[in-house]
Amino acid sequence: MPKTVILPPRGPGVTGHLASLEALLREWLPRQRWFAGKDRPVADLAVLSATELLPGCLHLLVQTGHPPVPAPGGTPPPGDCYQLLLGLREQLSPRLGRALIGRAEQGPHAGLFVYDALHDPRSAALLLERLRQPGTAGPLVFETAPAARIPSGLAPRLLDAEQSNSSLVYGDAFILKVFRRVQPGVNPDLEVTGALAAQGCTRVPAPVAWFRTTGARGATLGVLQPFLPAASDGWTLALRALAAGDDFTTQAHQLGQATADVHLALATAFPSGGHGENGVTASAMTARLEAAARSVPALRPFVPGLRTAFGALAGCDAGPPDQRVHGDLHLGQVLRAGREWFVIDFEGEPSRPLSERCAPQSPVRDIAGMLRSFDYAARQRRPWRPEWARRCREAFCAGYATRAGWDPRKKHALLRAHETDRAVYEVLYEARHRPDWLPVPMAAIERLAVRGG
Ligand SMILES: Nc1ncnc2c1ncn2[C@@H]1O[C@H](COP(=O)(O)OP(=O)(O)O)[C@@H](O)[C@H]1O
Ligand SMILES: O=P(O)(O)O[C@H]1O[C@H](CO)[C@@H](O[C@H]2O[C@H](CO)[C@@H](O)[C@H](O)[C@H]2O)[C@H](O)[C@H]1O
Repeated sequence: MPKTVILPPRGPGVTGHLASLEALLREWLPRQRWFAGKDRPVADLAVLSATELLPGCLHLLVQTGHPPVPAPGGTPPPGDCYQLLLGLREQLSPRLGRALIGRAEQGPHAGLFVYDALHDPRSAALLLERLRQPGTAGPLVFETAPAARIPSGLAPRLLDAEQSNSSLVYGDAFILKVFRRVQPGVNPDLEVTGALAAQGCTRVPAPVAWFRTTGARGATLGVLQPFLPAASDGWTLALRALAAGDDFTTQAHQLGQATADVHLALATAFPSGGHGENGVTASAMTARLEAAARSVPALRPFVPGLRTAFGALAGCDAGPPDQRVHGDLHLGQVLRAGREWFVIDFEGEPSRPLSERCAPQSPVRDIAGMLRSFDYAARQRRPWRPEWARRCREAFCAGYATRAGWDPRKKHALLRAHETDRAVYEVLYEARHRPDWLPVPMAAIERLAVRGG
């Protein structure tokens, strides 16, 4: 694999030979929760850039390479670029034990413990300091919003959440999302939150500071936002309600309203207009279904039944106009503080290409995502609570209708197609990341394929 090492000016020999680090990372990276290439073994890993943020703390961008697919003339699937913050120490205290990556064997790091420095309060504090003082460090650029006020000395803690990225909370005042898989261009989580803040939309925490790589298509590396300290995410609240046997329809109704508010703000912030061609959307959904069935054999018997949902979409009237959407809306992406819902994480479905995630789409896509999430929650209890999910789904749609001016329940074919497409995505997601959870979306697949809804 061609190797472009962009090294900033630095002290003698500190980041010299990276081969020993590459060998350690090749083993460690695929085991991380946020590693996106779980379906492809890592054959190769190369450091693209290494920036010394302070002695013993390296910021790395690494590129993975994969073996060719085992087919005649098979080409390697594309690799990905990941962001890492590495600590290098002679001694590792027990509290950093779970952050250990390994021990470097050669080069200037020989004998040093190498660890994920996001777990290290010293490195985490340094990142915030860099964000407080905009400027560059080698290939990295740190920037702040015009009115940003970020105090110094806020105590950091790494969030212990099931995440696609890694997040640091500072003094319960700010949260910094450090993107793990990075792509050229502005990350939608910065682009969208910034545009919504400019619209005056209060349902989304506004970006306060961020960092990126230099260059015209610099990749966003991290975003700092206000932390909502007293908030609980929708998934936790839904499971709590289920465990207590409580009704969740009031919350679901308000969540429907909040979703519509965000959709209206998105439509204003990103004017796109026009309706997507249902036939084109249906073809894309069918192609995704076929690709997913190639990867997950359990899906195959249901393919003909599921196709009927996409066929029905192709033949139905246009729904609401396409617009910028959230793209991966579920109960874990909404936070409730007091009586208000907030929406976070506008990255879209992480496995989709960036261009696709930023393209205008039907708002029904997000509605379907949340409806699926009520089903996921209800299936966490035994016996399964379909009535609970059904009531939440009704309440969510009713709440959405009060704000949006149209009722998702009256768009049956559109909703069924998007729910099917979302369930197919979830099957692929669970097969790759959490095989134990596969029965949850598979139950929906069966329902949608056999009973049609
Ligand atoms: N502004 C915020 N205030 C409070 N908690 C937050 C905030 N933003 C994110 N979180 C918490 O961090 C978790 C991960 O954030 P998220 O943006 O979904 O990361 P990822 O893209 O890595 O999945 C969320 O589930 C939520 O609990
Ligand atoms: O990491 P993200 O939050 O961006 O989203 C990915 O992971 C989610 C799981 O953490 C996954 O969501 C699925 O599981 C949820 C319960 O854990 C459930 O509420 C969602 O409805 C279901 O889709 C999401 O699909 C994936 O993109």
